[in-house]
Amino acid sequence: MKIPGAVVIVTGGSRGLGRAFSVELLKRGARVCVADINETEGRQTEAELQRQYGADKAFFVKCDVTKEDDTKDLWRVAVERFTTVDLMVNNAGIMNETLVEETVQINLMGAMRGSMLAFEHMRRDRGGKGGVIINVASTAGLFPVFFMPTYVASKYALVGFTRSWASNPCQARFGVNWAVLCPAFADTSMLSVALDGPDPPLVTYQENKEQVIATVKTIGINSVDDVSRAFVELVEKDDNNGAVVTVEKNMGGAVYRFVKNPNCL
Ligand SMILES: NC(=O)c1ccc[n+]([C@@H]2O[C@H](COP(=O)([O-])OP(=O)(O)OC[C@H]3O[C@@H](n4cnc5c(N)ncnc54)[C@H](O)[C@@H]3O)[C@@H](O)[C@H]2O)c1
Ligand SMILES: CCCCC[C@H](O)/C=C/C=C\C/C=C\C/C=C\CCCC(=O)O
Repeated sequence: MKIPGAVVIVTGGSRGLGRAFSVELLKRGARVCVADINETEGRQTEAELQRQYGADKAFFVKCDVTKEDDTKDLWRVAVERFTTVDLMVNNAGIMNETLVEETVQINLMGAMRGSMLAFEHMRRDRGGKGGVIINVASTAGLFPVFFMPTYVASKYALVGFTRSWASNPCQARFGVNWAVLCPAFADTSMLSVALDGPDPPLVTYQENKEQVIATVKTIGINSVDDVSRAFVELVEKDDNNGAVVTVEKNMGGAVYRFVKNPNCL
């Protein structure tokens, strides 16, 4: 899709990857609604984005993606402000293996709820203008990772959900493209919180510390810019329906796998 003039909602946009995606979209002429549960960081981000790109180009809405009412309010406010939404980026997420219910509620149900509201708004067969839904999963949504099975489950399910919608035979009639961005480790607070503490919230970390560290070293850590570049490329690609894009630092930089047929990886 063309980014200039597009209207975008980014969940989990107060910091980290979501904030970086918002900046890249604004730089290219989009208008962005940043949604996040963290109001303090959200307001700071809103002030910086408005200062840099204009007060009419970006705003923040406090939204907990696990709450249906918050998500509906987010859509109501975004449409009131910008009239329509062309791109929905379901990016909000957590990684903490001690928070099983929360992980599923945020990473999976939050993204599914955001996707369905976007789909209802965008689908052409019900009067919408079409659009794109990008769900931020992880390479942990494609391959097993022994030290974070709950996180992996939430991301596998999100990949399956997104690719299933992308493969719907009525997809052309709906006019909504579905894609998944799957970064490996990325340099944000999600990672630093896990890396910095003596006891990361991972499964059997103390027993398998060396293997965890070796895994991170082998795969490498993407910069936020690596992931943002892949994100922009995915958004700009016209035929992005069913695309699964991985970003892996030690695979020779960022690696983008665009999959045209959503039924095979
Ligand atoms: N950092 C990584 O290594 C990495 C790798 C692959 C995928 N991801 C995924 O990328 C996405 C962004 O992660 P990040 O690395 O920027 O992490 P981050 O912790 O820096 O940012 C996550 C954002 O989501 C928000 N959030 C959390 N719960 C929420 C809720 N209930 N409602 C609304 N917002 C909520 C947080 O407040 C925060 O602003 C996540 O889905 C994550 O799983 C991250
Ligand atoms: C292999 C898949 C990579 C997916 C990354 C995923 O989406 C997000 C991960 C978030 C947090 C990091 C998880 C584990 C690493 C944590 C600790 C390693 C400890 C290293 C050390 O003690 O030095």
